Amino acid sequence: MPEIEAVLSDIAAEMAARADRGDVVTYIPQLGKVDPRKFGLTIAMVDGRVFCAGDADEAFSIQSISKVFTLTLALGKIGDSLWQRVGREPSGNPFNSIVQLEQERGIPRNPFINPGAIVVSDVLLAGHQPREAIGEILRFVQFLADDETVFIDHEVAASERATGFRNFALANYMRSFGNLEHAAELTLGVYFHHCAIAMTCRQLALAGRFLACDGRNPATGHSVVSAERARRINALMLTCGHYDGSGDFAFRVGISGKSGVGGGILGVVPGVASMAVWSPGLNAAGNSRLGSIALEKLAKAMNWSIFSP
Ligand SMILES: NC(=O)CC[C@H](N)C(=O)O
Repeated sequence: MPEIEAVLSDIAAEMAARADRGDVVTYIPQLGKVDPRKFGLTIAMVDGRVFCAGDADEAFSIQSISKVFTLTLALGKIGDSLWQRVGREPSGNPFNSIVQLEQERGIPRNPFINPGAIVVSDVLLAGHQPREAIGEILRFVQFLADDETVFIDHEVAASERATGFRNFALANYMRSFGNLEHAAELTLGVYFHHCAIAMTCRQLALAGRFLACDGRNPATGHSVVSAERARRINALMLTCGHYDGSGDFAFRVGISGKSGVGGGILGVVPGVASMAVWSPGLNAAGNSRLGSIALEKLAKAMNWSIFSP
């Protein structure tokens, strides 16, 4: 097995030198201001060792990666009844697509595309004011990362609300099928704010540890979710975590992963490590271009694909 430090620094040096960095997202105007030259990578091994490279301690907008954490909370709140309102199949469509919602009667394909995550936000809102639900999500992520400096970037949330016409359309459309309990404005208030959580690669990799450790936080030994639930969340990340790029990510990288349009990816290799990578430029499917390439190189060098013995 090669030395992980050497692999990490080789990858970071190669990524820093690359010109083909993809395009930073502009439909959320605040995210369009991020410097595309940024690159960070953190690996949190299940034995407690943590390795970082590049801009691993700079906070970025985790966007859809937050959907892993809200799904975890919603399953804790209502258990498997969640699956009556959200499916578990890859969509084969972009994250903000509306076409399947008409054919499938307002039930989104999975909890990681926008409509699925909006339903999850609606579940977390039940019995709360939006502010309370947002606070609960933030505290959960801080708890997982064991770091109270994780914060919500309110400028990003406001920027997304101001231009979130598609998400309003998705929410209202699902409400017409009876699959949204609250007004779109309220549910999306929760959704926009959890997407606007800002974290560093280090914090994100640490927050994902429970998924690599049968649902336990290896630092404290405390159980976050059952081993079965951790396995299932990993399965959904593998099959749906990169939208219509999920098949290609599984093919090339071979680990569970969840991406966000801020350019981050959370990766999980059960029993081995959780990891976070950040490079703001995206590929055509809306996933970090260099982030995917970096994880492909890392998984190959370390023989971490979950499909090899
Ligand atoms: N893929 C993403 O990260 C999308 C999340 C973003 N907040 C949106 O709703 O469009």
